[in-house]
Amino acid sequence: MADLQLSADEEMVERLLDAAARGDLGQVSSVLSRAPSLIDRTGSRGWTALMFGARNGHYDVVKELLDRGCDRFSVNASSQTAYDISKFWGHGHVCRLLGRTDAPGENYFGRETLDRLSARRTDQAWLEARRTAADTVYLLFSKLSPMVSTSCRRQGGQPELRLCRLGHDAVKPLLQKPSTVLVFLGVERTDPPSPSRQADEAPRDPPAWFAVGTEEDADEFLAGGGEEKRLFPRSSHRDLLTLSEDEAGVVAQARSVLAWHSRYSFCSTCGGGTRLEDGGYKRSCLNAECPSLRGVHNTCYPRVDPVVIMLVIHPDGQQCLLGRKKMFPAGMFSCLAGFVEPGETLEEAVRRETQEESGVKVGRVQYVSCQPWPMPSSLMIGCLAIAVTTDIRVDENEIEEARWFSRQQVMDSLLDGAQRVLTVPPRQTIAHQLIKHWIGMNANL
Ligand SMILES: NC(=O)c1ccc[n+]([C@@H]2O[C@H](COP(=O)([O-])OP(=O)(O)OC[C@H]3O[C@@H](n4cnc5c(N)ncnc54)[C@H](O)[C@@H]3O)[C@@H](O)[C@H]2O)c1
Ligand SMILES: [Mg+2]
Ligand SMILES: [Mg+2]
Ligand SMILES: [Mg+2]
Ligand SMILES: [Zn+2]
Repeated sequence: MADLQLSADEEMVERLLDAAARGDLGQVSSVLSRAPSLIDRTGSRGWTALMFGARNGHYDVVKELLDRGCDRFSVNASSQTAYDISKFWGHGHVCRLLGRTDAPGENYFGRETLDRLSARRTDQAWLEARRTAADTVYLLFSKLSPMVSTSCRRQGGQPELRLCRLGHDAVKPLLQKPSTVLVFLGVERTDPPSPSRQADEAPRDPPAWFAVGTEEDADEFLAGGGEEKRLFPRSSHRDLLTLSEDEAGVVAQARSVLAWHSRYSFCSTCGGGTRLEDGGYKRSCLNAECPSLRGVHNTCYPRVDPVVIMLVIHPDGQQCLLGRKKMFPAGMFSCLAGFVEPGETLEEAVRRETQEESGVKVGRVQYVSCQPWPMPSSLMIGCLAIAVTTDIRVDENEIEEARWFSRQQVMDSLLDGAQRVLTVPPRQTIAHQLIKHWIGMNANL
């Protein structure tokens, strides 16, 4: 009986994959209406219905599968997502559909959903009006942790955290405390005005967003959530990686600026007190004699720390260099990385950090993409680097082990259920995306 059931299931999967490959929307919908759990099932070489639809540019089928909640990130035996496949075959319309959460060059923490409107930061009257407007959104951070709720669950996965959006009334008492920090994040991006709008209608400002930061526990806010469970995640590194792509971008912006405020309360030129200006994007010294008040001083502005992160490719093109720090979970290897130093180009920082950490010398360096990393304010600059030597000698202060891994070993690490000699960091890290980029450069369909 069980065997019969299994083969009936398998037959349905075959029918689904075949219909997706042919672009038969009716058949895809009919199979999934009867057996929704088959949506992410795979056929030969790990291909899902989404991948077959994407391979042949079937927009309607891809849309239907996405609407029904399929996993757009799953990879086939060549470690390609449906997006990689549609990009390879030149189906731009399908790429755009799939690219919403996996666009080329876009990394987690990198999405800008707000227009920062930096010119408004000095407009006190405008800021004041936006602060009290009914549609204004406040994000609350306690000790740099955003207040989130866990009301819904991602399909078959871990709980999804969502940012709690508060109104002015809720945060008003907190805003009156002198130690609270308020940062203007921007306004929601809007579509162009519709042609039906009356010419005499005044254009309305889109909703503004602010971040409110406190060093207090702020636990009194956790009670007001009704059905949903509210919390300030304390292991922020891990928990921040479970936000949606849209919310991760705004958290990266807010958390880095708030982290700067929490660590730079005093003027670093004269040690005097400071005052917040420019919607939370500047701290000016209160000492009228301070040199920081004359000319341009980067001490007054939030900091961004550039970090190069590189996937070093073996001269044979078929292996890459990955290292592990002692603090990594067992078996995990990642790209080498390091802070850019003053007066250094990105290429030189890649060469220096690679040689310091692994002893390997690097020649050509190619930029791939970057990622804001708000722990607290790094900008990860992702590169591919071609090695000119292969002997490894690790800097044991920083790296426990570094090894050359073959393309197949790396591909297996990206596949569910494959035998693995290593694990790579999660998809939200640019390290993961660089590794996938290298695998995808040799499309093996
Ligand atoms: N998103 C990702 O995929 C990813 C992957 C790897 C590393 N990272 C991040 O990159 C950052 C840098 O990597 P690393 O630790 O290998 O760098 P690294 O190799 O330069 O070594 C770190 C050391 O550099 C010194 N340092 C120099 N400038 C610093 C600065 N501005 N801030 C802090 N320390 C500074 C400190 O002594 C620190 O211990 C880390 O904070 C890490 O969180 C992110
Ligand atoms: Mg390093
Ligand atoms: Mg280093
Ligand atoms: Mg360094
Ligand atoms: Zn000063």
